[in-house]
Amino acid sequence: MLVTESLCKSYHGKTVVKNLKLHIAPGEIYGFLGPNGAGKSTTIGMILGIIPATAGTVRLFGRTLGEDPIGIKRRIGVVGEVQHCYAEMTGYEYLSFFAGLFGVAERRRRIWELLDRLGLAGDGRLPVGAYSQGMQQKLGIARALVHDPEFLILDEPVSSLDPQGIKGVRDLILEENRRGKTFLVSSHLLSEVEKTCHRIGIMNRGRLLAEDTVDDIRAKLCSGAEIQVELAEELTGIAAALKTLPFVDSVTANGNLLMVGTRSGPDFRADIARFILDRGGLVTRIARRQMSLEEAFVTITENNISLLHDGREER
Ligand SMILES: Nc1ncnc2c1ncn2[C@@H]1O[C@H](COP(=O)(O)OP(=O)(O)OP(=O)(O)O)[C@@H](O)[C@H]1O
Repeated sequence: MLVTESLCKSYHGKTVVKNLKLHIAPGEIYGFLGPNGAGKSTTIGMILGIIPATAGTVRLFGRTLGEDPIGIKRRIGVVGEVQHCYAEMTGYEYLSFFAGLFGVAERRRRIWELLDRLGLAGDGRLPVGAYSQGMQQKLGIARALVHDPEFLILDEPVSSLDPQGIKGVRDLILEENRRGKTFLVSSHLLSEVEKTCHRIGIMNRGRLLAEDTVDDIRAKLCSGAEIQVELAEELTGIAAALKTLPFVDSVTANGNLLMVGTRSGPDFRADIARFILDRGGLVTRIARRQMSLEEAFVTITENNISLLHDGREER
């Protein structure tokens, strides 16, 4: 769907995107993450041909924009960081304008359906100038979808939305993905990314430092998980016994509470509970704690750790 090779961008001698290699397969929801100034919007600008690349190539559907600009643009939908809405048009007229450009069939039905799905049906006859920022962002998403594109590129699509709006856009992304659409979504909202994205790429200072599923990134950063066990009562010798298990790295005991560090692999909660039960203990609560995406993101970007190359990038 999208392939970039050795993509670079420099401004006045300063490189802000360095040798970027992205590969997004059809049907994926790809989360594009990075701290402020990492180079995400610049990359998206280069993918869309809005920002000229200093070096490298971008291929969408196997072709460069230069080879087939109109064909490619018909097959993608874009929501930019800033919405450029025409204040005097109504929401309906705004979408109708873009639907007209793309020759959308059954334009009226399609537009009202999208307005409805984004919770804007009651506002379709209002001028866009009277829309709040969040409403304008939703309208931008409707515009990106109006011609039913195969690939959607969304730069911070929910930054102005309230919790209901965020959930609505999440459901929309998941539903459109089930219908076969591919997504590249740049976002700082890591809880949303964790709920929607199949794979993520983490950029920092212009370089891609990690690219994988959230689970695999977690596993690469921190092998294993921490399992917290609460026993009905203290069980003498259990910490030392647990340490003999091949998948246990560490055990700390504090009265009836145990903290068991396990190696990477499957969820070992059932094995641990059975082991304790066999030794006469009663487990009243057992919970597995994994590194959150936020913790992984902060660890990677603050320390500039590369999970793609060997170790740490230059600081
Ligand atoms: N037109 C420009 N001229 C000079 N430098 C620029 C220009 N546009 C972007 N930059 C620089 O490129 C770097 C990457 O910016 P970019 O907007 O791509 O980051 P981002 O990851 O999208 O950040 P954010 O999360 O804040 O939107 C920043 O250091 C920025 O200052």
